Amino acid sequence: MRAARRVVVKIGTNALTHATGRFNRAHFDALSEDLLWAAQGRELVVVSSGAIALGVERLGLPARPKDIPGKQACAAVGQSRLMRAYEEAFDRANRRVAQLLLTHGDVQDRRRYLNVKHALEHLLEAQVVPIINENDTVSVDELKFGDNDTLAGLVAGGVEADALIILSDVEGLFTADPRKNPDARMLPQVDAVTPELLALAGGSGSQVGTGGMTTKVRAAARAAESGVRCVITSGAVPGRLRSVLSGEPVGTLFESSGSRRSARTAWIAHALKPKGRLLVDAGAREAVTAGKRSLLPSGIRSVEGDFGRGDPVDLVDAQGQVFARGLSAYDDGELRRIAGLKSSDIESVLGYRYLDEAVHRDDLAVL
Ligand SMILES: Nc1ncnc2c1ncn2[C@@H]1O[C@H](COP(=O)(O)OP(=O)(O)O)[C@@H](O)[C@H]1O
Ligand SMILES: N[C@@H](CCC(=O)OP(=O)(O)O)C(=O)O
Repeated sequence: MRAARRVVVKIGTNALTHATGRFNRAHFDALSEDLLWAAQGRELVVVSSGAIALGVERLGLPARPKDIPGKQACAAVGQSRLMRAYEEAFDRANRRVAQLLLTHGDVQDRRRYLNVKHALEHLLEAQVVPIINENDTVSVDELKFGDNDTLAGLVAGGVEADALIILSDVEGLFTADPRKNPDARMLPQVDAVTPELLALAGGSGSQVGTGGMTTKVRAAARAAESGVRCVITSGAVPGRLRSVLSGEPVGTLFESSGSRRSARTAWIAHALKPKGRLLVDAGAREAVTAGKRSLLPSGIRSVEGDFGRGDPVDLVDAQGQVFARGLSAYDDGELRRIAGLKSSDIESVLGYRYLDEAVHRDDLAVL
């Protein structure tokens, strides 16, 4: 961690607010000091939550609204307050910040994804600290990341960061939710994210948080898979960020799992929401995973969903496990007609043939 030069820090609502949801100015000031320290000699990207909570407070509402327009309105009010706080804190140290508000649609489309990535690269080169949040005011269900842990994981993979640090109100990942179980122990390191580990991570125990530990562990796993080391620690305790970046053993560390995925493969694996599922036989699974080959129509048993050419689809094995994601070379109707057939039969069945493969190797990410 001491060697990390490009760092993404995700700040959860809980790290910015009192338990009541009110903005915690003292926490924020301490946290901004840590961020400014981290930004010296490093490229820093901040993914910050807090817009809805700050909007709730500014509008004098008794609680966080449950309905979407209510949340959208709070986010619109709170986001400018949030940015003002960052702007003022960084200004004092003569550092510049920039606001980026993203929706899932911005990363689902490869061209827009690259646009975002290029803008981020440019800002970092100009030594500006990008402060990113989901554009809650215009995001509705299918365009939503849903939580900033997921967004931060995608950003970290996208900018090929060295480290992702997730700051919450707990010291790390515990064996159970420490709010509910006083005997829970913190895990200092996670080498593999197994279903058992995911089962330890519960939802948000607070009134203001969104994803809880589940989304943090998933984001950490994705980041680790993309070659980014990740630490989950507390943003409520001053100095934790400095400790992590000084190489001290605080929080829960998720080791990166070896090689960095290519940027395109990481995008296919993590940035895309699948529009359909291809159920494949054991031979096809073997060819795609161990054989590192394309998926041919002959290995497809059935097709689910409504998707077009080039849309993301999940590859599912006979046990129902999703083991890969890729871009389909055919739409769902075409694939239904050629499923189980040899590639040499595609043309006689469809009357044309784009590719021999249903999902080409270059468009595949094994999960
Ligand atoms: N196994 C666990 N270890 C640690 N925290 C957990 C665990 N399971 C659930 N949690 C809850 O997750 C919360 C942090 O997530 P969340 O409320 O979404 O915060 P943030 O605003 O930082 O994203 C903790 O306050 C805790 O109550
Ligand atoms: N985008 C929302 C926060 C969403 C979110 O993931 O919140 P949190 O779990 O507190 O990180 C906001 O700014 O209020």
